[in-house]
Amino acid sequence: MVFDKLLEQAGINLDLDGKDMMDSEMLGDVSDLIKIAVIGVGGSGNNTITRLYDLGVQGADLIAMNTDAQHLHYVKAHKKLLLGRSITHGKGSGGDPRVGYRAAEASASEIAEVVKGYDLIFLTAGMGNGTGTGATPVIARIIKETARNNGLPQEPLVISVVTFPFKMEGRVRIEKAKAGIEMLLEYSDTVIIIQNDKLKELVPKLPIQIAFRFADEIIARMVKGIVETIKLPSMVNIDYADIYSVMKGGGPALIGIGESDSNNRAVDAVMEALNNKMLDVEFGSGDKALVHFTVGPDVSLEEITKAMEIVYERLGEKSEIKWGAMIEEDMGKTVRAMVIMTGVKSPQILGNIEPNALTYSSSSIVVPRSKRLTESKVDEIFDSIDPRTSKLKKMKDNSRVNKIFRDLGFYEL
Ligand SMILES: Nc1nc2c(ncn2[C@@H]2O[C@H](COP(=O)(O)OP(=O)(O)OP(=O)(O)O)[C@@H](O)[C@H]2O)c(=O)[nH]1
Repeated sequence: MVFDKLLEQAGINLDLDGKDMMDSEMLGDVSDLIKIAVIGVGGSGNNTITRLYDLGVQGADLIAMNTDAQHLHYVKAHKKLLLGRSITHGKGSGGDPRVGYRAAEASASEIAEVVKGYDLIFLTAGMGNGTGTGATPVIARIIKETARNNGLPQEPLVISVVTFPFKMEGRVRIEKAKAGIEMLLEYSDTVIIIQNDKLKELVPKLPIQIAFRFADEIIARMVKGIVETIKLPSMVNIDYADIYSVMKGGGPALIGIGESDSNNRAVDAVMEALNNKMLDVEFGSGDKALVHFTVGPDVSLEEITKAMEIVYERLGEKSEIKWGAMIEEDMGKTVRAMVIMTGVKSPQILGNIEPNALTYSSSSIVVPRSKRLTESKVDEIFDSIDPRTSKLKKMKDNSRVNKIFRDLGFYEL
């Protein structure tokens, strides 16, 4: 199946002569109570920010952070922050997550200043290289610490949305990505992982560079959809409390997407999302899900509620499901459904808690460490790779992230 609308909206045409078809929109001035930011970290994260900027997301500040000054210069964002100026001199991390980590640590006070006061922060990055992998977990931790230091009654929700490298990018990148995700799980409430290889299964024949753009589009559309369904009057609103209850302590999460313009389009789109290879996990009684529909103006609420009945049937009565729908003029007759499944089962995450209820998430809530990791700990975590010697030490089989990945059905190398 091909995601015609999503590809079209991304300006991707499989004849590969496509160019961006979306015009920039002026960002609306939304002054609601809930403050939302999207922070893109590293080259890939920055590209997603530019895409969001071009799409125009109403109700969120778009922030780019990078160790690479040149790349940062070209990003379109409301705020930009060069990480670790004194360490990398704006020249990037050289593919070393330890440098990314230290660069973010060196910029901790500037990061704290930028992230202050938000209620919901999306962090987005490509895992597998230096900056996104190393710096994003530090930024997540600083967000939590800043809120705590400022005595906020409720800490901000941190949702990380990251890509996992293509197999063809090689084992070194994959090990780096795993280490980054392991660290991110410590400090984020939910880590939504998009496997690049699954994108290729979704839309075969995508060359790698185009697949990156497709990933950017999926992340940008997902974030835009969620933000605007919270911030703007929508067909069916999702409020912050809904997002909070699904995403707080959600752990590793996966996303499935589906599109349809058939006679039974809403049901078909959601079925496709649920059956999506990107969301290839067993559904059980303890799952939580966020379902988001983007629809054209002629789609009725009845169509969507019928589709939601299917979701409830599939995910079971005990699942906690929140959903929303918003109209986008240029969707035409197409309905797009995105299902984000949090609380994906992992024995390691569950620990000793009964695996039958939503309760486990509260114990897996990431309590940010108040202390920085020691230099040697950072080395230990990211030591699987040393770009200077290209030495690779595979992560231990029983590491938390390896267990999670087995549960999620990620490929083994
Ligand atoms: N979605 C998306 N992913 C990308 C893009 N470019 C690279 N990637 C993926 O993201 C991973 C990290 O790449 P980058 O974001 O370029 O690296 P970085 O975090 O800036 O790190 P350094 O360049 O080493 O400082 C790669 O291994 C790819 O899997 C892109 O434009 N979009």
